[in-house]
Formats: sequence, C-alpha cells, structure tokens
Amino acid sequence: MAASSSPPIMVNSCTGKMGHATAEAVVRAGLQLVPVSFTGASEAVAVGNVGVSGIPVELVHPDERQSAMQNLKAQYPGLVLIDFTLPSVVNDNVAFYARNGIPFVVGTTGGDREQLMQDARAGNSYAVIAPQMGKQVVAFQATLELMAQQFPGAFAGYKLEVTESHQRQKADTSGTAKAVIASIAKLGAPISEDDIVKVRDASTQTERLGVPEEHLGGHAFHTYRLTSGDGDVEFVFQHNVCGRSIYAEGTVDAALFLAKKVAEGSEQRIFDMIDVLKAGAMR
Ligand SMILES: NC(=O)C1=CN([C@@H]2O[C@H](COP(=O)(O)OP(=O)(O)OC[C@H]3O[C@@H](n4cnc5c(N)ncnc54)[C@H](O)[C@@H]3O)[C@@H](O)[C@H]2O)C=CC1
Ligand SMILES: O=C(O)C1=N[C@H](C(=O)O)C[C@H](O)C1
Repeated sequence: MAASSSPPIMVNSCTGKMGHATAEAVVRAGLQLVPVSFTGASEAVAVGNVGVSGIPVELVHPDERQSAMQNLKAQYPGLVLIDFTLPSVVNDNVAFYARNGIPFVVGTTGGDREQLMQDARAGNSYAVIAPQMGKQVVAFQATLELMAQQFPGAFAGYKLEVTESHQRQKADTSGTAKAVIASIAKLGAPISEDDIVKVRDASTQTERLGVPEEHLGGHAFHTYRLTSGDGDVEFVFQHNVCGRSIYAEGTVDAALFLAKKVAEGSEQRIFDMIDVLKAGAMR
C-alpha cells in the first residue's frame, strides 16, 4: 500500500461542522487537502461545492462515490480519509472505506459500533477510530483507563451520575461519555448508557451548565459525579469544551500517525486515540 509521512487528506464531509473544521486544520497544518468530499445526497445536489480556506471542494453524491474513489486512488497515492458524518451513515461509510483498502480516521460517533469494528478488521484496513480526538480529553480517558487497570473496583459502592450537553442538532448520546463510563465500570461503579443524561435545550445549557451563549451551536460539556454509598464522599470529573478546534487538530494528528503506521507496515492496523497519544504523535 502506498504511504507517505505527508499524506493527501480527504475529509468527509466538508459540509458538516466537524468536517469543515478538520479540513481547515489540514490546510493550516500545511498538508494537501484533497479538493473532493463525499457528502449527503441533499447537499451534493443543492450545494455542489464548498469553500475550505479558499479551496473549492467538490461534493460527491453517495451514489457516485465508488467511481470517484477509483479516480482518487489513482490521483492521490498515500491518501488518508477522515470521516465526520452522521451516526446513521457511519457503518456504511466504514464498510466502503474498508472495501476500498484506504486508511481512514473515524471521528463520527454512534451507529452499530460492534459492526463498525468488525467491518474495519475484516477489510484488514489501517484505521484510527475514536469518539474523542481532543488531546487533553484523550489523556483524561487514558488516565481513567490506567486507574481502572491498576485499581479495579476502587469505586465499588459509589453511585455514578453522568450529564453531557451538546448542540441541539446532536442526535446521539456522547460517544465520549459512553467510553468513559466503560472505564468507570471497571472501577466498580457501572451504569447503563441509557442512564447518561443528555442535555440539548438552550436554557438548561446557559442557565444551569454555564455554556456561553455564543457556543450553543458547538460545545461538549461532560460531568461525571461519583458519590459514596453514605453520601459523605464525592468525586467530580468534568471536561467542558467550546468550539471544535481541539478535535480538528487531534484528527490531523491521527491522520499523520496513521500514514506513518502504513509506511512502517505496522502489524497492528486498528488504533484508537489513546494509541496516538501514547505514540507521542499529538501536537
Ligand atoms: N471524535 C470526535 O472528537 C468528535 C466527534 N464528533 C462526531 O462527528 C460527527 C459529525 O458531527 P458534526 O460535524 O457536528 O455533524 P454535522 O451534522 O454538522 O455534519 C454531518 C455531515 O455528514 C454529512 N453526510 C450525511 N450523509 C452522508 C454520507 N452518506 N456520506 C458523507 N457525508 C454525509 C452531512 O451532509 C453533514 O455535512 C458526529 O457523530 C459527532 O458526534 C464531533 C466532534 C468531535
Ligand atoms: O457531536 C459533538 O459535538 C461531539 N461528539 C463527540 C462525542 O459524541 O463524544 C465528541 C465531543 O463530545 C463532541
């Protein structure tokens, strides 16, 4: 497989909030942004192309992506794909990337995650798949996971309450919160994903959670509260992010990391962001 330490990067979909922010980060990093983006059917028809930092990016309808992919493979050796789309299409996209044998980074959350991992592995693809790309949040996740490995059951008997707040349009429950509760379960305080409280209304966000008005359209506030059985001890872990640059920058790091793994012919092919962080590959 062709590979490069400075790979051409294609972002699907540049019409979305994260896709656009990531494409801008690719350009900011001085990397080659492929001026083509797979997008949803309605945007492809209605919009045609979208500007990213002055670069016109052609939008490709889902029905036309296979023929477009043939051309892209020939035109951009060492290509790395990035997916920030929707929970409803992420499984189909991953199966498509894997079938085409192109390394890919998936930041999209939701969908059938078991199936997604199965498809990625079956294609023998190189991929970074993670619900959270922000360096410091990934470090927090890694720390919790280490704590769980070192001190399993340390929070046995504690009650866990989790609240996540995001922009109104976010359909699914936070993928990050789902990953974090899996580590906390190993520490002895399990809850179900259905117990995660999702906040999407603006008044609760601004008045109760302190989300700045200007970030109602793009924020991710997470609080994990652990309380002892007798109520005497409380631990609160919180990460509150406004905007999207933290994820966009981390995603570029993931793409560069992946290109390096391809170039090395790494035996391990599927990675998460903790692997990227541990490799010292996050700026
Ligand atoms: N891993 C991370 O660090 C982060 C993950 N996310 C996740 O990224 C995803 C996208 O979030 P946003 O950009 O806010 O959503 P968005 O709604 O702004 O964008 C979604 C885009 O997907 C496109 N799309 C729909 N069908 C498609 C198809 N078949 N092929 C290609 N593109 C298609 C739409 O046209 C739209 O442009 C969500 O799952 C979100 O949870 C968001 C922020 C950080
Ligand atoms: O949709 C978002 O915005 C975010 N999605 C990711 C998630 O579901 O965990 C990461 C972050 O919370 C922002």
